[in-house]
Amino acid sequence: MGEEIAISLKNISKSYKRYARPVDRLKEILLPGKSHAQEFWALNNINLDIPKGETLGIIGQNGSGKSTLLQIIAGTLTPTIGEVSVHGRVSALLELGSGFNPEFTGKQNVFFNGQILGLSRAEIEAKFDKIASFAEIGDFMEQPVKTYSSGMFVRLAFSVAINVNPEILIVDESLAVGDGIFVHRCMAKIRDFQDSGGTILFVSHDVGSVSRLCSKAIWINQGILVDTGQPAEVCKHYQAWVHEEVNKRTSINLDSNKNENIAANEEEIDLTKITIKESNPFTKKPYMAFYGFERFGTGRAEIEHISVLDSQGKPIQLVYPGDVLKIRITTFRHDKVRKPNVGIALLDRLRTVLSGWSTELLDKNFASYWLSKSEIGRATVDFEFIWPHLAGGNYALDIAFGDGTHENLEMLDWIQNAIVIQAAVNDLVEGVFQVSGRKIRLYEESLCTQ
Ligand SMILES: Nc1ncnc2c1ncn2[C@@H]1O[C@H](COP(=O)(O)OP(=O)(O)OP(=O)(O)O)[C@@H](O)[C@H]1O
Repeated sequence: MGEEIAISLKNISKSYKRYARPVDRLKEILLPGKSHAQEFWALNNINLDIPKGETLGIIGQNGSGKSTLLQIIAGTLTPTIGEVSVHGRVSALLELGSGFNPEFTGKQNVFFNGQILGLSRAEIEAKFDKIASFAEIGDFMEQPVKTYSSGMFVRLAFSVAINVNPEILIVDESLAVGDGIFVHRCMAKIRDFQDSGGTILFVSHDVGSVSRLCSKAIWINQGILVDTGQPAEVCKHYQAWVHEEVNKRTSINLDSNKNENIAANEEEIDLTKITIKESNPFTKKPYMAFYGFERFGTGRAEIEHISVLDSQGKPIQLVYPGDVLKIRITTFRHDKVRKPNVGIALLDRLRTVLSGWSTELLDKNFASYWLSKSEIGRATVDFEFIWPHLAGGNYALDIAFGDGTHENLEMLDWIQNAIVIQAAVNDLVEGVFQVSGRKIRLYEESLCTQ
C-alpha cells in the first residue's frame, strides 16, 4: 500500500492583479468592463504531494510565493489554475495573529478561531483552559487583542493553533517573535505533534531550523518550485544561490568578467550552474583545487588549499575533545582585495551551524597587515582552536574568503563542506555536546531518631 497523502497540489498557479498606479484600480471600479490591471503570477505550475506525517520545510526569499502557497493549502485563497486536495483539519499560524479580530478580546478570538477551525462551542469550552494556560498571557485574555504586544499575539495564536487537535499544522517564522522560553515550549509541542503523526508545513528563512526540524524541504523561487529533497541538500542549494545573488548585487569592478552562467532576471534556476563550479568566474580557468566541490563567489581571489593539522603541524585524521586543531587555509588573490576576511563555520551533518568565526572577528586589524606586502599573491592563514566536547561523528567545515566586513561582504570564494572532520570521544556524550566543569556534590542530612 502506498503512503497516505495529506496534501496534494496539481498544476497550481495563482495570479494576482497588479495596478501600476492607484488610479488604475479606481478606473476599473468606475468603468467596469475594461481591465487596467496587470496579471502577476505569484505561483507557477506547482505539483507536490505531501504524505501524512511529513514535516515539510519551505524556503525561499521574500516574495517568492510561500505565503500564497500556504494560504491555498489553508483554504483562505483559491488557486487561479489547478487542483488542491487536503485531507485533514488544517490549523495555520500564518503571519502574526492573522485570523484574529483586533476588536475582540483574546477569549472571544479563541472561540471565533475555534469555530472557524470547525470546533463546536462545547469543544472549545473544553479546551479553553489548556489554551489559556499555554498562552500564559494572564488577564490580557479579557482585553481586546489590539492592545497586545506582538509576543502576546503569537503566544495566543500558537496556543489556539496547536490545541485544536489539528492534523495538519502550518507554522511560519512569526514564532520567532516569542521570547526564548516560549519558542522552546512551542518547539516541544511541535515535536510532540510530529511524534503523534501530524503533518507540518514549516516556513522559515533559517536553513538551520529547516534542516533540524524537517523530513523534507522545498525551495520556491519567483513562484516556481526549483528544488525538492532532503532538507540539508535543499538548504545547501538555497544558500549557494543566496550567495550568488548577494554577490550580483554587491559586485564591483566585475563588468568585464560577468559570469554568463548567471543571467540577470533568469526565469528558472539551473541548479547545476549554481552549485558546482569547476571554473573560477573571474579567471575563467579551472579552480586551482577542490574540483567538484560546491563553491560560489566572484572568484577575484580563491581558496587554494585547506589542511587540518594538529598542534605540531602534522595532518590529523581523527580528533578528540581537547585536541588543538589548526585549519590551514591557503588563499590566492588574482585581483586587489580591499579587506581580506577569511571565515570558518563548523556544522553538524544536518548543516546546523555549531559555531563560526572569522579573521575580522578575532582581530580588527588583520586585513591591514595582511595587505602590507603585495596586492596580488598568496597568503596562508591558520585558524587554531581546541576541539570542543562534541558527540562523536562527522562534522563539516565551510570555509569562506570575502572582501569586506560581516555587514558588507563580497564573497570571493566559499566552499561548502570543504573539510569533513571525524570526531571521536573518550566517554559517552549524551546529546550534542558535553558541558564542561561537571561536578556533583552530596549534602546528606542525618535525621536523629531518639
Ligand atoms: N493580494 C496581492 N495582490 C498582488 N500581489 C500580491 C498579493 N499577495 C501577494 N502578492 C505578490 O505575490 C508574490 C508572492 O507573495 P507571497 O506573500 O506569497 O511571498 P512570500 O514568499 O510569502 O514572501 P515573504 O517571505 O516576504 O513572506 C509577491 O511578489 C507579492 O508581492
